[in-house]
Amino acid sequence: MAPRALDYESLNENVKKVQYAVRGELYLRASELQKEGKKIIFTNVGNPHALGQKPLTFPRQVVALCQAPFLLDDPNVGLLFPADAIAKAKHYLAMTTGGLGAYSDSRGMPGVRKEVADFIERRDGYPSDPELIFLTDGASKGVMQILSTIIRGESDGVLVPVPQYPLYSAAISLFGGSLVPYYLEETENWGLDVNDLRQSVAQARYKGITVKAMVIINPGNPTGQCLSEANLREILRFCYQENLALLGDEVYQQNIYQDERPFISSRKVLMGMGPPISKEVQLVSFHTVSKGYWGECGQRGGYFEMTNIPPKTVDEIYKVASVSLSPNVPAQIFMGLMVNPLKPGNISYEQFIRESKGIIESLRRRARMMTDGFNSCKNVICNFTEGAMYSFPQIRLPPKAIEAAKKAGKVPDVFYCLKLLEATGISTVPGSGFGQKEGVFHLRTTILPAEEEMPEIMASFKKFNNEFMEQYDD
Ligand SMILES: Cc1ncc(COP(=O)(O)O)c(CN[C@@H]2CONC2=O)c1O
Repeated sequence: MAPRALDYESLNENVKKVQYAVRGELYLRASELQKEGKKIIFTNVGNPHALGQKPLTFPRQVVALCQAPFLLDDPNVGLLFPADAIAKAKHYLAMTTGGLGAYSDSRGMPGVRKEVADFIERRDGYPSDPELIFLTDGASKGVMQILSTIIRGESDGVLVPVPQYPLYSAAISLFGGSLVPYYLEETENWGLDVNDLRQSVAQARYKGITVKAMVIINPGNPTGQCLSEANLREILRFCYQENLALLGDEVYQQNIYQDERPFISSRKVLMGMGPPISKEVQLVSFHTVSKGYWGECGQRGGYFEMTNIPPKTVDEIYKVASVSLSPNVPAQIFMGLMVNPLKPGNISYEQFIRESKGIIESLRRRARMMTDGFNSCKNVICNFTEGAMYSFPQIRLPPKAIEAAKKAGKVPDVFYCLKLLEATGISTVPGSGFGQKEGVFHLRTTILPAEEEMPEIMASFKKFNNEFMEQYDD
């Protein structure tokens, strides 16, 4: 009998090419062990609330009222909800076309898109047009929509950093394009060299690939580096010279753990460069409510902002967005609250600042604890997590360990991470899931485990690693 539509052999080959290690072999094995009763510390995914982080109170109060507007008519509502939450709930309900159960415009509610534009203008000091801002179900959906718009076939290439967050490699595979790698330099604190970029583009073009766009992730995932203004100017000049669109993934812009390199948006740098570059380089910037001190991953709220994109292209993107009818409406309210936060004098302001500062300061301490913990271990070196929410230590595996991995049919860092998981319950993602230089191995963990548990986790890692190195050292 001929294979049926959804039999494996008759599936879209691009679907089969997709790899997404963040929820890959290690995660599946960890889930099995958890079912068998083993205590697992899921540090594989940047999912703060799953690791115990409490949601910010105010946004939840507002969205609760928006989800149950009948509460607003209850005479006792003021006993349970602060006046500014009640006011904000009415503010966002008025933006909807019939409450949270109604579809919104396919680009998102105009009122929230205006709040995003105002946020961008306050942050960067340059005007932003709400018509060029689309709200999406998490930044993931925005990234996929833009990549699917750019990629026509396998001769279209996208420059992606290595190590990279595998949403990019997965999406490029799914849409049948070509990933053109550019390597970040670990010894330069994961810096990038424009000469390497130029070389990568030249090699791709030599193979007949039309390199159309470049992805930057700033702050980096899994690498955690923050790009300086000078880096961004260099990258934008490079995109101008090589006629590349820039996709600026800035979902970790609130997650900054050092003072030397504060976050600066690609758009601010682009606007500051003046014409012709500021008028020519096409930029799409992405943001989300999943990260920062919000960590509202499950709400699925995000946006992308387009700069220097022709109106006809914007119309095409709108047309495709309309196929999915509406972005998640509750998440749009979370996005509005994130970009238009409480102000001094608001009743809930002090609590909001206390909660959000507390989260960021704790993440900063955990970033330092984790980096120092890894660097205290044998054959482990780790750059400091300047931003984002991951630690990406290099594990110098002895030849005998690499030999043992080969015998077990495993990639070396998968072998190491599986041993780590079995011994300690710490669930990580092997560096091979993000891409790395040949013969160099890493693992990625988040800096999200509770601060009070961090010393024990790092001690447990150190004990395992010492025993592992003892076993396999020459
Ligand atoms: C760089 C980057 N861009 C986009 C996203 C997607 O975010 P949304 O939730 O808005 O779709 C993530 C999520 N980070 C994944 C999820 O957790 N761990 C990770 O590496 C990310 O790390």
